[in-house]
Amino acid sequence: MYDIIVIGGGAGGLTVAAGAASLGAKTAIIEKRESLGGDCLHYGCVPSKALIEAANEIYTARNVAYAGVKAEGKVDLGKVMKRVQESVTTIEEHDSIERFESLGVDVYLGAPEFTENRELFVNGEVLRGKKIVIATGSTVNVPPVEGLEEADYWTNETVFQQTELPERMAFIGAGPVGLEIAQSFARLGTDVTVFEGGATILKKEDRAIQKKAMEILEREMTIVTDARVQKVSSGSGETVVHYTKDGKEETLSTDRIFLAAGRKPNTEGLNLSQGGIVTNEKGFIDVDETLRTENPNVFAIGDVTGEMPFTHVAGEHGKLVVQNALFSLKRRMSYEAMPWNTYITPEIFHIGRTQEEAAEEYEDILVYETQLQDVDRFVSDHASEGFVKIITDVKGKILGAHAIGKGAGDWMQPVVAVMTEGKTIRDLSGMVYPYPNHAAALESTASQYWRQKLFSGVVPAVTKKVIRWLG
Ligand SMILES: Cc1cc2nc3c(=O)[nH]c(=O)nc-3n(C[C@H](O)[C@H](O)[C@H](O)COP(=O)(O)OP(=O)(O)OC[C@H]3O[C@@H](n4cnc5c(N)ncnc54)[C@H](O)[C@@H]3O)c2cc1C
Ligand SMILES: NC(=O)c1ccc[n+]([C@@H]2O[C@H](COP(=O)([O-])OP(=O)(O)OC[C@H]3O[C@@H](n4cnc5c(N)ncnc54)[C@H](O)[C@@H]3O)[C@@H](O)[C@H]2O)c1
Repeated sequence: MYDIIVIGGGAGGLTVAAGAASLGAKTAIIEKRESLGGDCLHYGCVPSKALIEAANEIYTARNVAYAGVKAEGKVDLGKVMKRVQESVTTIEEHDSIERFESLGVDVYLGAPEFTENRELFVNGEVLRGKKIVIATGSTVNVPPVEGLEEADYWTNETVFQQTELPERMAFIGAGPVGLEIAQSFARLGTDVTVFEGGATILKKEDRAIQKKAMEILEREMTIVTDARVQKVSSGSGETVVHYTKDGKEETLSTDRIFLAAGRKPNTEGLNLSQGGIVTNEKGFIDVDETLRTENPNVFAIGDVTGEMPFTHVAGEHGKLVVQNALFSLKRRMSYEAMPWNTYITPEIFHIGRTQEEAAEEYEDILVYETQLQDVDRFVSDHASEGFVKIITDVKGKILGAHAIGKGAGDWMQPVVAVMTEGKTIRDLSGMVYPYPNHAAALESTASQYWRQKLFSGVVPAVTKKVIRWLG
């Protein structure tokens, strides 16, 4: 009998396995692929960020003509993807089967099914666990679009092995997956069109961020919103996308479709009902705040729960579940200070509520903003497009913070620290920012709170009197 069995060796599952084994628990992990690491390592975060960096290098090289330097030529996609795979291979060592076995974890390669509450059947063997954790992640959602199956489309699972750069590409979906990869291909030299069924791109972002991102991205590609792709027809070497826009049917010819229409949970074959586990209407596993499923001995973490599908969230889920599962605790997951970044160029940072969500939830909110064109370092970089927005309640508690700008995913990190510590916007302005760093955009935004307090109301009236009296 294992103390804990983990199903799925990705970001969440590996956190649980490593944590449990290091605490001395008898631990097993079951992974259906031939290697550990999950989607983030093999088909998600790592290769996509490597592709973005390569595409940005090429784009930058092509845009330095002002200095008399010219870069020309057609991109060799095979060589770009080789570089992408090098990043994966280097990071993969950290997630190797050997490393996990050396930590004391029993690794099984196979796809298990529940046979009872705390019992799994895998590769002809029965495994029993006092606690079981489902961390099987998610996969690309294939929407019911006529003709899609025959269209030989690419997804995040196939794109990083490609060698031929398409002249034209059509992306279905303008979420983070679609836009990060679409911009990369646009920067490699492909003529890109993105179709989004909803009214805006990046549906979870603050409205002003969506608007700015749209304005920037449209310079490099065509984005058609309110455009639901209904049908795809293939033949004579090209693919035709049929979509509806303003009630009218339109078509676009392309060389390759990239599908980024959301995610669906990996639950197939697990026989969840046999384990007493319940899913919601979209098929994601229902969990309570302690990440327990309907069966209190079975936990679910990461993408398979449908809660904020990010690697760091799966990791935080994993850390919580090690405690709750091994020590029968009831610690709750909090998403209050959970950030995420979208790695388009320039990057987007998001934490907490959007302005629209804050306004709905609170009677009075305060909004502080800085345009990057007012921050010296962005001006000297010639990268001054973007802004920072911090939303607080009347006492300065940060309800949400958002930024779009060069490197925003890194220099906005102090906001995460402040929110995690339960501090306020005052604490953001109370630290020293070495001149001229990019984070000065935050200092400038946070200091508006003080300026508002100091230069309006009773404070200036009192200080005026004190200065006169002293003088
Ligand atoms: C293109 C792309 C880019 C992304 N970029 C980012 C990013 O920059 N930052 C970020 O935070 N997030 C990013 N994400 C999201 C991130 O990849 C996921 O949130 C993260 O991988 C979820 O971790 P997980 O452990 O839940 O699932 P996974 O990491 O996918 O792991 C699940 C594992 O379970 C295995 N499995 C599935 N079914 C079974 C079964 N029946 N039996 C046994 N094993 C099974 C799978 O093979 C896999 O190894 C990106 C996603 C995509 C698609
Ligand atoms: N930087 C990051 O952290 C990062 C990067 C990539 C992905 N991710 C994670 O992966 C998750 C999934 O991202 P995603 O982009 O696949 O999903 P998403 O749900 O964010 O976006 C999919 C989009 O496809 C559109 N769509 C669906 N069917 C359509 C159709 N027939 N025609 C036109 N549009 C259609 C939807 O309206 C939606 O806006 C994200 O929520 C994010 O958590 C994170």
